[in-house]
Amino acid sequence: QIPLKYGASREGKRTDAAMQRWRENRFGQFIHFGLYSLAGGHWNGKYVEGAAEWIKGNARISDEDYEALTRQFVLPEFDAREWARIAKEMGVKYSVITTKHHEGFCLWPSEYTDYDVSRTPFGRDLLKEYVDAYTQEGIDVYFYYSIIDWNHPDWRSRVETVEDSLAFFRYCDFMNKQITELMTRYPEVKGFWFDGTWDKSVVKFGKITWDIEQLMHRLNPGIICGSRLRVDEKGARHFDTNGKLMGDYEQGWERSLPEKAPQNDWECVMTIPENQWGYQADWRGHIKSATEIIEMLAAATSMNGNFVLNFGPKGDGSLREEEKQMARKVGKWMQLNGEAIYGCVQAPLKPQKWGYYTRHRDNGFVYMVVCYQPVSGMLKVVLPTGSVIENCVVLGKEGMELKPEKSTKNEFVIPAPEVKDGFPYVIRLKLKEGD
Ligand SMILES: C[C@@H]1N[C@@H](C#Cc2ccccc2)[C@H](O)[C@@H]1O
Repeated sequence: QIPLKYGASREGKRTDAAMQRWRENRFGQFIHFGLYSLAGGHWNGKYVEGAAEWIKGNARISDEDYEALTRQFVLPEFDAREWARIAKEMGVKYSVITTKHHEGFCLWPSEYTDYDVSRTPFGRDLLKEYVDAYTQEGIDVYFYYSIIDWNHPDWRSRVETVEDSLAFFRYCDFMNKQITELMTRYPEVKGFWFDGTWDKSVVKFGKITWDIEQLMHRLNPGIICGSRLRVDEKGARHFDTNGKLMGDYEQGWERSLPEKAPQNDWECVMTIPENQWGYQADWRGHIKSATEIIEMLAAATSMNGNFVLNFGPKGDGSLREEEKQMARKVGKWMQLNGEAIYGCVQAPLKPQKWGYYTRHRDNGFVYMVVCYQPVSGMLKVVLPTGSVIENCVVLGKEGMELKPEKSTKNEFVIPAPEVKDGFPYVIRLKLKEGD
């Protein structure tokens, strides 16, 4: 262990109610919305390769031409209540919105910059409408905030000269003011999702991330913040130089899931196409189905993790059809099977090939989320010695008990129900522990 001043500010999982609520939520929504949404991944009528929210660099757009997008920020179809209704329909319990992405444009009227909604034809406090609408639907709100700010004159991706460091520390002051502004104007915010901490300037001056963490805790001790914000004084990110997680949960699982359950709380954020967060009018490549998303959500829950699905609303403020379809299909599944996700954790059973076990924290049930129908027609379950299956039903068909058969030592097989709709199904087990 080497002495660190700006490493992990605490150790082990948080045990307070706010963090417990984050865990029980399990399923969240990401919203990527900004000036890039107007471009929709196209510039001068041409498709632009790369992530749509990075179009400024990908299409080599000048500051002046990009800033002109503010004049097109009209949002005739924007209705935060419709976004919130669809999020509710999908069954998410929390939502993370890009208050400011790398482009630097702010979705709220900030006192510290003109590069925000108040200087657009839309003119309204979009963030307030989002916070109110989602809170109204009972969905917790979280703020994404990019440390990188391509618009701000004092942002520096690297600090090499005295002038750089003076500018960079002016920028840090601006950032601290904006974070304070976000926490005081919108006290409903449950946590921050920081991004853009990979540039050399932040890695060189990790203390600025310690300062942000301290600032947030002063303003709201229960605030939740992942590991991506943090860099220690040696330049270590997410985990400090002594290997200790910085922040409240592992926030590195971007478009990926762990192979096995991490020791810490963790969250995966996922796109529907391969790598588009902001609105891309022309989705290309593999577009994940609702079935694939449900499997990822079950996999995350089975490993004590949260799963956040990204939506990139269109430049007119409406949601795209594919995402509304996704919300409907996933929401229908969650209506029937949500008890296998919300408030669930890893089950103490040997993983099997047919899918994922989860265990509900309170009701004692174990759930089998079946994603791979066995050719044998039999679902294998290995129980701790002496345990038996007291009750076994398919969610939605609780009246028709399934009859597990003991097949060998500690091993039972359950006749697999027929798959009708192309979605995973969930079997609920009541286990009776061995004496
Ligand atoms: C949550 C996701 N993180 C952002 C990124 C990135 C990125 C892209 C390439 C190299 C390093 C980092 C994406 O734009 C999106 O906001």
